Amino acid sequence: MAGLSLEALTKRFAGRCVVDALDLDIDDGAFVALLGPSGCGKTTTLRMLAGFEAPDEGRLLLGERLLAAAENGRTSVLVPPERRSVGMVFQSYALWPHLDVADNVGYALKLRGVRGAELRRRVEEALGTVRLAEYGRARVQSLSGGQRQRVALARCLAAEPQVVLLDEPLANLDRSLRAEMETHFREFHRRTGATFVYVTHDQSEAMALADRIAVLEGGRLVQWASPETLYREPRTDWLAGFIGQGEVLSLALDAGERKVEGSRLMRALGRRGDHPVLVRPEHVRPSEAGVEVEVRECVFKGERYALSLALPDGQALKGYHATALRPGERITVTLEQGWRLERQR
Ligand SMILES: Nc1ncnc2c1ncn2[C@@H]1O[C@H](COP(=O)(O)OP(=O)(O)OP(=O)(O)O)[C@@H](O)[C@H]1O
Repeated sequence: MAGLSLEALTKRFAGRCVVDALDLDIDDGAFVALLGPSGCGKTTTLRMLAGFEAPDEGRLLLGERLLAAAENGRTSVLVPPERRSVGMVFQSYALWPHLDVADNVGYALKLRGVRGAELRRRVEEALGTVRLAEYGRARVQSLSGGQRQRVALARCLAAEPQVVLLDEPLANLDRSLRAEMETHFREFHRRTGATFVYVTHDQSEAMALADRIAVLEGGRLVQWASPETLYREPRTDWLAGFIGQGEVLSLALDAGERKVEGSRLMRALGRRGDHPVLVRPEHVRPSEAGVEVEVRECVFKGERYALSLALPDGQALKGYHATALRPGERITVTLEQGWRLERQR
C-alpha cells in the first residue's frame, strides 16, 4: 500500500485552467474527500488520479511510483488506468445489465486471467464485504439503487486496488439510503485498508466520511484539513459559508490570534471595521448581560429553534434557542468566540 502525492497537478481545457497547481499529500489508507461546488474541478482531478485524463503540468505519484508527469503542456509519463492499481466507483454504477451480480463483480478479474476457484473465492469475498453474499446469481435489474452501488463497490474491491476513487457515488440515491450507504463505505474502508478518494459537492457527506477534506473552488485548493478544522477554523469567508452555519461580522479588531475570545469579541461589537470574523450559532448564548439583539426569524428545527438575529448596528447573527421567540422580540446574548477569516482573494 502507498499514499498518493499530487504535486502542482494542473489541467487545462481549451486553454482554461480547471485544476490549478493542486498540491496534496494523501496518506496511505486515508479516507479523503474532494469537496466543492459544481465545476470546481473535482471530477477532473479524480480522472487524473484514475489515468483517464493526462495532466498538463505537475506530477502524480503512488508511493514512490510515478504515475503521471507533465511540463509546459507536455506529458512525459502517463501510466494507463489498468496499470495503476486504482479502482473507480461511478455515480451511475456502470454495471453490465446482461450479466448477473457475480459476473459483474468478476468481470475485470476474468479479463486479467483469474479463473476457477480463485475467481469464485474473490467474487464471494467481495460480495460478502458489501453484505450481498446471497445475491451472486441475481440479475442487476432486480436490485435497488443502493444494492447496485454495493455491487459496483464489490467489483472495485474484488480487483484489490491500492486506491479506490469514488465519484459522487450516492448522488442517485434517496436521503435515507445515503445515510445507510455512508455506514457501508466506512466499513469497506476499514476492512480493505485501501486509500479512498471520495468526490462530492455535499459537505455533510464529506464531513461524515472523510478523515481529511480538500476543498476546491475554481480549480484551486482553498483548504486541506480535517472536518473539525474546516468547521472550526475555515480559512475564507466563502468557505465559512460553504461549511456549516454562521454569520461573518465585519469588525475593527487589533492584531491577535485567529481565534477571537468572547470578551474581545464582545468589546469589538459596535466597532465596524474590515476584519471578517465568523461567529457560529452555537457560540451565541442567551444571557442576562451582553448585547441586545432583535429576533428577525425563528424556525423550528425539532430539538431546538434556529434564530436569525440582528445586532444593534444591523449586522446579522445566527443563534439557537430552546423555546420559540417572536419576530421583533429582543433578547440579550453573549458571543462566546469567533474566528477571524482571511480576506477574500
Ligand atoms: N472534457 C472536457 N472538455 C472541456 N471542459 C471540460 C471537460 N471536462 C470538464 N470540463 C470543464 O472543467 C470544469 C471542471 O469540471 P469538473 O467536472 O472537474 O467539475 P466538478 O467539480 O466535478 O463539477 P460537478 O460536481 O458538476 O461534476 C467545468 O467547467 C467543466 O465544464
